Amino acid sequence: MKKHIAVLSGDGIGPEVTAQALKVLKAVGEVYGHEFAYKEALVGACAIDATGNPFPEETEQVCQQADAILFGAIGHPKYDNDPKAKVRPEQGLLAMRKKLGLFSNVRPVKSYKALLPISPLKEEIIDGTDFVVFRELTGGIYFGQPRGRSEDGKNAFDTCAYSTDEITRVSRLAFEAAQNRRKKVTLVDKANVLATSRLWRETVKELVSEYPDVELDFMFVDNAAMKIIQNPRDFDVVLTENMFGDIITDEASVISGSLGMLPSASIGLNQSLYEPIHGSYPQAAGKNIANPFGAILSAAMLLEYSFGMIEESKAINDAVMQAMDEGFVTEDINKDQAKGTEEVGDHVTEYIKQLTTV
Ligand SMILES: NC(=O)C1=CN([C@@H]2O[C@H](COP(=O)(O)OP(=O)(O)OC[C@H]3O[C@@H](n4cnc5c(N)ncnc54)[C@H](O)[C@@H]3O)[C@@H](O)[C@H]2O)C=CC1
Ligand SMILES: CC(C)CC(=O)C(=O)O
Ligand SMILES: [Mg+2]
Repeated sequence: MKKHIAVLSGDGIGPEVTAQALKVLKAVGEVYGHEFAYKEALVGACAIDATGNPFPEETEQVCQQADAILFGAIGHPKYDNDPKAKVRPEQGLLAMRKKLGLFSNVRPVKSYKALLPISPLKEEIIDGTDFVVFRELTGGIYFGQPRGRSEDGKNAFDTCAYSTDEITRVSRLAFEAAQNRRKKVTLVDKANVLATSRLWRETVKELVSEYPDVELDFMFVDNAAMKIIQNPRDFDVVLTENMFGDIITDEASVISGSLGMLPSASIGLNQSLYEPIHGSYPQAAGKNIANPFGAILSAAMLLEYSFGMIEESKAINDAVMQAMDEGFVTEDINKDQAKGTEEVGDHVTEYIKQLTTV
């Protein structure tokens, strides 16, 4: 049966890395005999330029009608450098997550054998790292009200708010994932200071009795930021709120080799979206230097999570590993012998295509 994929490439390097993921998906379709239909739509700065709205209604419809969504990145320096801008690309990203109910962002973090020798981190510390972060995605301080500035402009305020329902639904996904992994969940919070974090602890503690095979521990986020780099193998499933998850996963990406490496799945009530964890990296836009692995591995997650295509997803993961083994990596990974974004994407695509002949 034909599968409909909404493609929201966005801004900056978004279109370049998404193009590589699409090439790979098209090759998977050919090799495994799947019919994938793609529909593009605007989000972010490009959507503001075209319509004035960073998440236009038409884009929302395209997303709602699709079987899965592939997203690149949004953001543009003209907004980053204008604190008074009334409409911002990031509002499109947040509106998209909220309107589509994408409440759980799943971010796997792994070390790769081929990249260990060129890591800025010690090989013996990061080798064997394999954990996954469940980041709550539609609550917390990125969404809380009220927010804004005082009338005299001298005070600003944001609100961090969570309900037990919001905590419970993402926590259940984290516990279920742990049951299929090493059976350990670490709740990362700031319960020594924040009321929301204390609600997280209370709620998650109650829930764990339903998962007797899973061990639950707690860690303050400042400590976790340090331990993730010092002892990454200690982690299995990390469960955390929106902003903490955002920050610690950028940090954790160094273990994999680069921010450009990490894929993610944003799981929703009726819809799921797949996105590399990085932003629009505007300094690299149009230069053919961005790492496309995060986007390509996000396509692999799409096939597995939304379409149940386990073998196809594994083929993409194998292709990425092979590209790394053969040195087909961008300059963020190997400055001296870098390949271009396109070349890396082509290499992964060719690996998939030759699977027909096996
Ligand atoms: N999901 C999204 O669409 C996100 C959007 N943003 C937006 O992106 C824009 C730039 O934000 P930044 O803070 O600079 O974050 P960024 O993630 O775009 O880039 C930060 C740094 O990470 C590295 N990097 C990121 N992606 C890479 C890739 N594919 N290959 C190689 N290196 C890569 C580069 O060293 C870059 O300077 C802003 O407008 C921001 O609001 C930021 C984060 C997430
Ligand atoms: C606009 C930000 C919340 C995007 C971001 O940094 C992310 O989702 O990782
Ligand atoms: Mg982020």
